[in-house]
Amino acid sequence: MGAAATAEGTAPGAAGPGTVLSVRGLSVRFRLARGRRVDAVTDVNLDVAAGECLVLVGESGCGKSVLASALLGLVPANAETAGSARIAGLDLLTADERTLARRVRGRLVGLVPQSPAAHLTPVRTIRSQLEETVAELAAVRGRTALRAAAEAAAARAAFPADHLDRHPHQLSGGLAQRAATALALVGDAPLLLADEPTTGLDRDLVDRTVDELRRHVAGTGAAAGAGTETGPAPDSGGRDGGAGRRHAAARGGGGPGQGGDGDAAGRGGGREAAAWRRGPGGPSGRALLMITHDLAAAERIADRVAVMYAGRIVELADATAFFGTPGPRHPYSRGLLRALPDRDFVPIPGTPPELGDLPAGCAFAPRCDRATGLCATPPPVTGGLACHHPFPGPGPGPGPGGMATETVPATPDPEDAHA
Ligand SMILES: Nc1ncnc2c1ncn2[C@@H]1O[C@H](COP(=O)(O)OP(=O)(O)OP(=O)(O)O)[C@@H](O)[C@H]1O
Repeated sequence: MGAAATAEGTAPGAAGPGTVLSVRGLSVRFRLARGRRVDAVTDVNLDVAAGECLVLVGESGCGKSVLASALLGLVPANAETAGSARIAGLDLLTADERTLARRVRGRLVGLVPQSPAAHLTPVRTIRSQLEETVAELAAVRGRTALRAAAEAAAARAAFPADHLDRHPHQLSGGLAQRAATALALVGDAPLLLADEPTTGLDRDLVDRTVDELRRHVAGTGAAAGAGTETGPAPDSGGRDGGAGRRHAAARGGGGPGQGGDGDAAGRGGGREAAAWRRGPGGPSGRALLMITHDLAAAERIADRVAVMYAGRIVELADATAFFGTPGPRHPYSRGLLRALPDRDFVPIPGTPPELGDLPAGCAFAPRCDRATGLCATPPPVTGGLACHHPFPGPGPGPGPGGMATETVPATPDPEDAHA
């Protein structure tokens, strides 16, 4: 990773310079009737740096959305949280509702929602929703100024001005997504939190959506010509087999005069992050945490990948190493990639465990062909990897993805974290 990526293991500690979001020991547990509990998120540690896209992947029900809700202070009443999630000196987990409403949502964290059509108010035009948000978050006043600011906000997300007076139901899925992205960008929040932003979109639209998110983090702005829905985004490049498509858009290849170099950077594109982050628009200072179960979308956009299983981050790796060579190191991560249609198309055997009834040791062990008796004990976390029997790494060096190799013991029992 480039310098912007924050090396981190799982131990509590100070976040590095440039860190936008720093999560330490985050756990979320739901209390249910008759003393039952669901450990939805357990001991999550991650940092996201300015200019970085961290993608959180994992099967349905592993805790991804609960993690996102915790970062927005939107966990249900029966949830207990532990740990910290700091942004701009504020702990999102302990902030009161007034602070969350006034300082966090929209201003420090811009949410790109899972279902844009549902997120938008159905009975109001996109223009009126943008004007309201601009008035609220950017303190713009006056009819003419509001109109201009709303149009500028739409343009940032490549939402076409001639569709501003439409209602959400009159928009295609792609334009609804851009409208939602425009709203998320209004407050200039340092963190964009995208929770399954590509659910229900066809492949081409998935590619275009993640490319646009990438541009907003890279500071290269909206794609030129992306306001039309008539064809692929200028540099979406189609399906090129994977090796070069990640970061192609991020390097700013689509914008006028941006000198797009197609796939020249190839699989190593992530390591040239600093270059493409400094697009014509300059570094945005913004970070993206994207949650998805779509590994193809993750490959396209991620600088780093965090893999979640049964509420825990089991692997946190540089995306280039993860999707290329040497590949994922955790057997679960490897299984996720092998299950892709354009890879081996072999599903992981078995099903994930109930989060209300987790085993004492490695939660993946019952599905893992590398498991031994040792796996009945919780794996320690080393260099972002929680496994007793990981696949080999890139060889001598600082560990997977150049991350810190500090070893910390696994949390013995999440109960302790909630004391
Ligand atoms: N209010 C709640 N009470 C009890 N359990 C809950 C509550 N909300 C979520 N859960 C449980 O938390 C776990 C994690 O759910 P979450 O929605 O975060 O998964 P996910 O990884 O986002 O899945 P998906 O990709 O399907 O959205 C699930 O077992 C879910 O049933």
